[in-house]
Amino acid sequence: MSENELKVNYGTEDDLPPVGPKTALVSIIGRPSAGKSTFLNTASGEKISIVSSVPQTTRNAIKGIVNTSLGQLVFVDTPGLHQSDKKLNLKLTKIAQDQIADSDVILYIIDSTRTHEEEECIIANMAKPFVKKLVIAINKIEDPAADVKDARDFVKRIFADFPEDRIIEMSAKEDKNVNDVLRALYALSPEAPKLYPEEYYTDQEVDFRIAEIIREQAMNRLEQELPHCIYVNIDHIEMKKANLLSVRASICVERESQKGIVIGKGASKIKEIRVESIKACRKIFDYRVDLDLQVKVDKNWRQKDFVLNKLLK
Ligand SMILES: Nc1nc2c(ncn2[C@@H]2O[C@H](COP(=O)(O)OP(=O)(O)OP(=O)(O)O)[C@@H](O)[C@H]2O)c(=O)[nH]1
Repeated sequence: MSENELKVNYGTEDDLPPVGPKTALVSIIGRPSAGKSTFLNTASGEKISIVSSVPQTTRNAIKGIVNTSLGQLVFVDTPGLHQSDKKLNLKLTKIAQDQIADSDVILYIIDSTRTHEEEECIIANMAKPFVKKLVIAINKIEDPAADVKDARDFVKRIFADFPEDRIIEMSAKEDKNVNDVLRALYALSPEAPKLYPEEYYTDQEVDFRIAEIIREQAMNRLEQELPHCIYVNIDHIEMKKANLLSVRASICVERESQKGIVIGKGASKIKEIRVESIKACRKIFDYRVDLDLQVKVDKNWRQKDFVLNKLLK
């Protein structure tokens, strides 16, 4: 039986306690690149958030929904938490803090392949007041660079006497123990009716999802030259027929000199981004997406409040 089948049938095994349907809003916290988006994607079996090797790709609170026989978990993926004076990072941190306080359960993902210095402590301390609603997942355990003992020692140092059954070693990438993490989250979830109909797996707006797909495709090709210097704006979106969505979008860069990098020789790069974005949309939507893609300059967008507010809506 595959892990996904397990998830669907999860809760039917004999050893599970007899409980009513549970529903929880779950915040995912962790350092940039800890594997929060990967966990979300694996747990929901759908591509709901972008995954990239460039840190801090999650700028919005993206919800993914996992339905099982035990109930419904609504995941809120928090942005990377940073100690920085930059406007963007300050906004991201505020969003993350509010989410943590408001959620029923918190999932704190620790990257076992990295050492746990200051940034990790800031995040752990943010979760500390909420220890009763906390599950800790030590991620990337299949990686040869993983040091699980070091991660466990860190947990012990910060959260004295933290219950053992709420520390789970997992590989979000290889879907190892992801079910155990779900199990621990359900154990802390209140009994409540579902928040969303079962057929929903995300409540993200279509335009936001398309912008994220384009940004992922662009970042996959440009991360060496332009890490963090782009955002994607959906200029126009319209359902042309029952099965055709027409989208006009712009990849926005900060400087004129960066435009050429995105466009590429003979427009090769922008064409590639467009074609791959269309392919990625096809996997997610049950209608075709027609994409008109341009590159624009928006000077210093990261310091502009109106752009940030739009991205962080
Ligand atoms: N080896 C290994 N790599 C993983 C695992 N989970 C995630 N990764 C990789 O770690 C990188 C970051 O993963 P993300 O899921 O984007 O991390 P994130 O925490 O959402 O990152 P931000 O959006 O920056 O906060 C990607 O290259 C993933 O493929 C895992 O279980 N094992």
